[in-house]
Amino acid sequence: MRIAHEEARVRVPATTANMGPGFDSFGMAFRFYDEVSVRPIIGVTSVRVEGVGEGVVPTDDDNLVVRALRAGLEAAGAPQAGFEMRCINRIPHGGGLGSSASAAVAGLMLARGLLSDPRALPLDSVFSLATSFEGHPDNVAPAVYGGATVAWIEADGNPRSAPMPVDGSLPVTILVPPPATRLSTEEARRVLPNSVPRADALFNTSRAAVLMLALAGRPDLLMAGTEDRLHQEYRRDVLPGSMAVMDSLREQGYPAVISGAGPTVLVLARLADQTRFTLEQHGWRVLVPGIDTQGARLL
Ligand SMILES: Nc1ncnc2c1ncn2[C@@H]1O[C@H](COP(=O)(O)OP(=O)(O)O)[C@@H](O)[C@H]1O
Ligand SMILES: N[C@@H](CCOP(=O)(O)O)C(=O)O
Repeated sequence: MRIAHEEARVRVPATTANMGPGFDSFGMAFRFYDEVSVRPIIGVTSVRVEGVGEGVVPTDDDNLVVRALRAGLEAAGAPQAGFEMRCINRIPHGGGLGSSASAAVAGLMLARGLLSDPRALPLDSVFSLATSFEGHPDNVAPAVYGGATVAWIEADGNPRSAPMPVDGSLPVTILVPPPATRLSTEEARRVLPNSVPRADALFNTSRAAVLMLALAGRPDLLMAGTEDRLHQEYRRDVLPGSMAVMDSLREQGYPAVISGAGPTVLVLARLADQTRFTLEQHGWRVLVPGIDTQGARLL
């Protein structure tokens, strides 16, 4: 296998994970993208970052996208090179919209785009490599395949995923709090207990099944289908502002959940203008991106 193209470009969607009861398994992709281009060069790797992470993320071989690209080339049996990369980043880092999963998927897709034969790195390998790289198949699956997905780990340790049917008219609103409240996924996982009461496990099992029905076209089930007892409450102390917004929205009848490990809040509904205005007055970004159905795409 060899690098056969002078340039590759990719766009990868932001994703939400959990969606309330589907902890570590449910995910969905949004029409809100990072875009990355890369050129193989003779020389030292350099990364130009525009937007989110500019001046913060590494601009050399330590960059997550470059590391994933190298892992993809290695998996396909292709030689390494130096790289000139340009990242246009929109997905907030540590925001609960799967930025690290999208970055890993971007690098692997770029490897696919540079190869003489992309079949050497099939999409399913992009999914499993990105999962081993980043650790969250619930974000990686929608980033790779688009739409809503359920992901799980097989007994042999391999990640799997399958699409979940979603009513195309389902409205989604994403509430991104001010940047000062960013929270790394690692930190948000440290506060989770190792075991949970059986009643709570049963509660989430039923709610996850209800959410599947709700997504597929039963909006009357969205409130019940977005209840959770496995992660959100345990994270309250590290997500006080987001939990308060989620609680308030739910009291008003909106099916609101914490997106991924937070602090972004996901609402499976359209907000009333006044509610939107109030959030914006408090520094929240209110996005209505729509559901991405294509997943990561080479451009
Ligand atoms: N586009 C990117 N380029 C380089 N590094 C990134 C990129 N996106 C995410 N990362 C890395 O991943 C970290 C955020 O990952 P994480 O804590 O899992 O939050 P989330 O995935 O919810 O945004 C960032 O602080 C950064 O180190
Ligand atoms: N299931 C994970 C999802 C993490 O998503 P992220 O977008 O916050 O990285 C969790 O809840 O920890």
